[in-house]
Amino acid sequence: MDVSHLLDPLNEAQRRAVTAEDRHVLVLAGAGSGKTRVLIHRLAWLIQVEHVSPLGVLAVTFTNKAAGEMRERASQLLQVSTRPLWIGTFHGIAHRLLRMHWKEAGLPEAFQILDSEDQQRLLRRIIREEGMDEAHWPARQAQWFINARKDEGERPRHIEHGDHPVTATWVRIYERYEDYCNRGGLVDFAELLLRAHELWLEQPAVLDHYRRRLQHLLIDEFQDTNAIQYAWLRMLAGDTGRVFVVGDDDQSIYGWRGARVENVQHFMRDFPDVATVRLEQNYRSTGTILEAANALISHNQGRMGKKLWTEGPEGHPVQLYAAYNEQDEARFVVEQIRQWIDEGRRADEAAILYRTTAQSRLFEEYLLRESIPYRVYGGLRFFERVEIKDALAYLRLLLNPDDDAAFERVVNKPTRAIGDKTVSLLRAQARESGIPLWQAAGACIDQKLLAARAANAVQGFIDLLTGMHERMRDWTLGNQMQGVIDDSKLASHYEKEPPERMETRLENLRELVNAADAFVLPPEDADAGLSELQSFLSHAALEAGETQGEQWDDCVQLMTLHSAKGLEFPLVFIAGMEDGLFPHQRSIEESGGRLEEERRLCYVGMTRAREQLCLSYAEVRRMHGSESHSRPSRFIDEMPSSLLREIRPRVSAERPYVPARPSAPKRSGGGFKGQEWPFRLGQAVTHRKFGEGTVLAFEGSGEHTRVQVNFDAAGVKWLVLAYAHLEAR
Ligand SMILES: Nc1ncnc2c1ncn2[C@@H]1O[C@H](COP(=O)(O)OP(=O)(O)OP(=O)(O)O)[C@@H](O)[C@H]1O
Ligand SMILES: [Mg+2]
Repeated sequence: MDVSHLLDPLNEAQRRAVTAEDRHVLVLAGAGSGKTRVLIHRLAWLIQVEHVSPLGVLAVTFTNKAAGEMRERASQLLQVSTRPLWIGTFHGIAHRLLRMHWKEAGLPEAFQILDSEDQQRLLRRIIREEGMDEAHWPARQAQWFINARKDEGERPRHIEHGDHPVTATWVRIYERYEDYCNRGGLVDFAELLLRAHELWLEQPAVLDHYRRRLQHLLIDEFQDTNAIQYAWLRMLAGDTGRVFVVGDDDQSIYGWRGARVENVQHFMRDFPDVATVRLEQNYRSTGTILEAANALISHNQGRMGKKLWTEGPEGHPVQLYAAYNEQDEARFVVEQIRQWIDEGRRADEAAILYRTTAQSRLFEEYLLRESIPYRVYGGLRFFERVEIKDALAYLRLLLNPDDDAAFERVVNKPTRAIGDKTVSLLRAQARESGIPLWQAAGACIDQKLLAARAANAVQGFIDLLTGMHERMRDWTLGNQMQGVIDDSKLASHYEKEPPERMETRLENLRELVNAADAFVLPPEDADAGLSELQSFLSHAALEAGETQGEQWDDCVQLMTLHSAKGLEFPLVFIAGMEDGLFPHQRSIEESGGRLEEERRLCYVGMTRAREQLCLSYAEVRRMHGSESHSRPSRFIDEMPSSLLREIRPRVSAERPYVPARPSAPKRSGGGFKGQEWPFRLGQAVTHRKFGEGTVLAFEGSGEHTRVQVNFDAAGVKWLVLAYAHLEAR
């Protein structure tokens, strides 16, 4: 049999990993050394050479996107259908298991996934019902507490609080929260994993079935598994399964979410006969980028120690841009991308990475202005938008009226005279009788607990949903979606909003109907016995569209550093390299290795770059409404300066003076509104003669202030501000 296509594209060490006969294999290697490639080739090797049935392999990736790519690569290598292969994220796989074994897992068949926002909402309600002060007991903290406990595999009864009043209180909230979820058939993200683990613990027959079937377990990004995932994996492997994991301790960036890099060491301890393979050749980045990244990460203590080298070219120095402010930074980055494209390169070869999602907005603005297509990963994702969640809540209620989170969301949306007071009454009833809100609503009406008007309104809501349910039962998913939007009058509800917002909301709702129309029940969901509607709702919650917006082919990629894991791009920008932003303020203040985790995050970001890496920071940044001065990130100092090339702002060598409130003459129209100085760097302006342009720099002060503007048609010009008669656009 010719296996050259499986082995030729690999180096010696990689081949050893792919063909290993040892029972378990750990590939511990740095960024860009081919771990993911090795994992995919191993998968193909097992099927083609060792004749393992595709049904017998489970591959775990970190994102749904990576899962899709892995499936595609595997089918290219294998030339056979990869449909029977289980490839997915831990959450995706747990979800699938629970759908197939809902009964054994103690769930109702129509259980729903509760996303993070709904979870918080539900917790807020519980905290209020307990009569606790939300200022002292924030729902976010409860959420954090509960999820962290679940990630450790702990139910309320497992938590020893030793009469510690704070912990005892959170445990009580956790208990109440569990009651609600159980009553309504709601499962949050952490619960998916915990239940899947409990399925193994409590249902030996089920476990046995999967142990026999899934003989080969392959896990990418192993350094970011948490305790419950590790325990789940260990049980599934049992005494006969074979486990192949790849990871890099230097890229462990989810410690804040419970990931445990120690799992790498535990793996060697807990699994017998582990062959460890180290890969040291990097195939991704230029010598310079690699050296800078290696230098940075060497500042961390207690690493497992790896050296990475490359045969590739040395490449360009790492660029470092000191921007005046965040506008200037965005302008610079987008300008560089413009140049890249003008040189004949593709837009999708460029990625802008940042620490916090809020940073994406400005880049989007400048990219829009330059008409460069882009795509944002993460951020406020399509399925997380208000209007989308509202419409989906109606669908969820059609599937399962006991879904309290959905009920709360839309019981008075659009407004139908069901006020807070009425809802409180329903809640009290629900709580007293231990029933979901939907049933409590019926009970309150029957027992005449509501005033006549309120009773009518609630009855109206019940009738609305019952009517929808009866009419739409056999409709296609697309029609159901449209029907729900029409019957609920959600669209007309949003029409009352300001025109701009209204347009986007209505467009999103149309997009949702399109998405429902185009939805095809994935074979694995069909196998698991899911209806189209169930499957659609689960996808909406689980994938929460890792991408946002249109599926453009060729567009600049915007994402947080966290979501860049595993990816690579020829041109990478890391923006906001400022102390306080990156490393994040919290990590500077807190102990416990948080700073090291930030450093690893920086290492992950840098090692995404293949040809060119560009770091930038702003001397002044406006965040959350106030301006702050910050010093460049300490991480920059940790890279050898010989590898960096500092780029000073192109337009003026000296530090520009930005007048806070100049004494320029008042002008009519546009002008200075109130006390606010309207012209900021990057500000779009119009000039009577030169037309439209963008402010690049200021110089001087008071009436001598000069401003540099890049006019679309007339090019770059210096103007005396007082006489320029610029209008803000
Ligand atoms: N033996 C090889 N020959 C040529 N190219 C290779 C080889 N091995 C890996 N590559 C290429 O190097 C790049 C990095 O590989 P891969 O993404 O598998 O690395 P990784 O170790 O998974 O990185 P990360 O730690 O960032 O996830 C990819 O473009 C891959 O195709
Ligand atoms: Mg990888």
